[in-house]
Amino acid sequence: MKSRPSSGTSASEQLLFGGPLLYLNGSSTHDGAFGRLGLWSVVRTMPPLIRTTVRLARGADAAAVQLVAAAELGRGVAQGVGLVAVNSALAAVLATGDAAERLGHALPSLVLVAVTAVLGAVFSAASTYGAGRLEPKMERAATEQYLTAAARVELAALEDDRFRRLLDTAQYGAPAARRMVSHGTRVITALLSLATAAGVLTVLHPVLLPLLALMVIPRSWGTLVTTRRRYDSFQTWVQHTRASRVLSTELTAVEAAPEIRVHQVGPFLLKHFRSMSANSEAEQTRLATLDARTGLWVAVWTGLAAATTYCTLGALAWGGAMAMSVAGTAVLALRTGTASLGGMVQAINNLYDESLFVGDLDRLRVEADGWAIPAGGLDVPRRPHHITFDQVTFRYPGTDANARPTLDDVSLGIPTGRITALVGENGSGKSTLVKLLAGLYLPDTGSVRWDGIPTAQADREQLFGRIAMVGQDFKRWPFTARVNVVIGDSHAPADDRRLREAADQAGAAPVIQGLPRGWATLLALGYQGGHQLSGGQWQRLGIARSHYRVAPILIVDEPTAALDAREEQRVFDQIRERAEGGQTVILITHRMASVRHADLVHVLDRGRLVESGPPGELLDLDQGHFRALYEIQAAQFDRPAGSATSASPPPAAADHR
Ligand SMILES: Nc1ncnc2c1ncn2[C@@H]1O[C@H](COP(=O)(O)OP(=O)(O)OP(=O)(O)O)[C@@H](O)[C@H]1O
Repeated sequence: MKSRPSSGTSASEQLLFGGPLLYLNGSSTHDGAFGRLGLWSVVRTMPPLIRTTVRLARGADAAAVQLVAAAELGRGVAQGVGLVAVNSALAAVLATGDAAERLGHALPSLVLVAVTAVLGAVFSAASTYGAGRLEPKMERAATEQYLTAAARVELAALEDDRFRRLLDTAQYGAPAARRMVSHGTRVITALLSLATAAGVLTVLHPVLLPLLALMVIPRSWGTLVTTRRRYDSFQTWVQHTRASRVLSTELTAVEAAPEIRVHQVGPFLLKHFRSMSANSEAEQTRLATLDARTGLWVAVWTGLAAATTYCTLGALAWGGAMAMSVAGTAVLALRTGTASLGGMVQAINNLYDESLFVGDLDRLRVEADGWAIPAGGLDVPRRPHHITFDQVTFRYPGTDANARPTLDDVSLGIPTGRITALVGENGSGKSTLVKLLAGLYLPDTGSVRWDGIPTAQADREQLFGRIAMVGQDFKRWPFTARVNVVIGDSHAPADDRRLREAADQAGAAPVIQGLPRGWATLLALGYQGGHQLSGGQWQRLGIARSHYRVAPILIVDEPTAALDAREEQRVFDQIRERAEGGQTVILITHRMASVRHADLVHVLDRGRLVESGPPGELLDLDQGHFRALYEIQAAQFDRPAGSATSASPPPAAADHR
């Protein structure tokens, strides 16, 4: 596979992805923003971002923040006092007179130099300790802020493009907050060091400050040039790196493994991986060459600047315009001032890039307030008697306002203590209807009422507490089998008796017996002791979870899709028993034979309610939707021509005819 050595899309990417592999969510929009904006724009826009981070840090561990700030300040002061002490020690030593007498005069200053050196080390250690203590707490606080924001918003927020994008970028906020501590400390250290050196040099002689600038400029320029170049390259090449990563992820994924082997896809993917990597490596080599060249230029200019500086100092001291002691101290101050500068521009760059992600985290917090599920509301009865939909119209957030609504003027009733089945073709709105019933979405117009209380005004926590749900895509938690069931009622302490009962009712007991560690078996592949269940086994566990959760309303969406015929029958018998015990069951299923268990059937067609009634009555309707759907399935049970008996419908048909 020939790949183009340019920055464009390689032939492999063109073939595999149809072009460059760009993120939709813009999670890398901030990367390298410093290089894009330049130093001064960054310095101007940074203060609010830093304030956000400091607020986060103070919330995590205020004492540690104070410790780091005080230690850094102390270190700067110690450095400044140390330099002044060096100057007076040198002045005393280089003065005229008896050597012992000069040394005696220099002694207090020398002691001060030693004391400031020790203090500097102590402050440095204190700063390291404070930063080390702060970092994990800061990451934890930021992660908590992120997870809390994600968990407390309406479901609609998670489907809103803008909120979703913010959620994607803000996930980098927590590690960024952690890293900001060390970048921030490095910047403060460097700035204080530079300020101390500049202050001391200004006091010593007016010519010294320009000399410091002369030595500092080449290195700063070098770092800026390298950073900007790396940013430009990153923007172009990150997509290629991403494309290679997709290939390596796919090559090692468990789900892809059977097909990779049987269809022998491995060599094909490897060939393209190699081709994409070659492009990437060529770019890295180009960058390394340019960086080396810039480094050389910086070294030459820094060398010339240093030579000019030291020659000037020498000339001033030689000509008597500057005392030898001042020249000596100046050399030290210049070295101190320039030493930490190398990393400072880079640290500001990193600090800025990270602060943008922390800024996103803060924006997420504010946005989540707007999307939050309201706390409190009207009390929801413990055992509601009637749930009604009254002229409900609903469109999913972000869908075209002119398109047909997902639910269109739906009015229906759901009696309690009965089985109500929702029937309709794919996409007719059945799952959406139960999500509105459960208060996961609110109607655009009309109302869903529980004993007269609209879900929009109900206390949603109470509402959720009245529902047990087994969705089509119920959550398969990567936890133990036991937790996968008791998580149905995670507020209460786990109860073994209830667990066993729920498992028996759902037919999950034999599944558990077959697991290597029984209830303690981890249901996640890729981990030691992890075990994979079949679709039907998972479904039994999902049903057990809904039984474990004691709730007056049970919503089951295709509960038997992955179950064998015998198990399906058992599950419906259980559901029937539950309804007879007073539980309200809302059943969504495509298996018409299963609908005979229902007391009431609502038929949806493209978001509209088209029929309602007991299954027997609906089957008697000529040209009815329900009857048509039923007959399509019944026809599949027809025996082939020439068999002993004529066409026989599924059991439910026999019941109603
Ligand atoms: N989260 C969503 N955002 C936008 N549109 C959605 C969303 N979920 C479902 N839809 C759309 O709403 C319509 C109804 O979907 P719904 O899942 O309620 O149908 P259903 O009757 O349960 O279908 P199925 O029998 O296939 O499960 C479909 O056109 C679907 O594409």
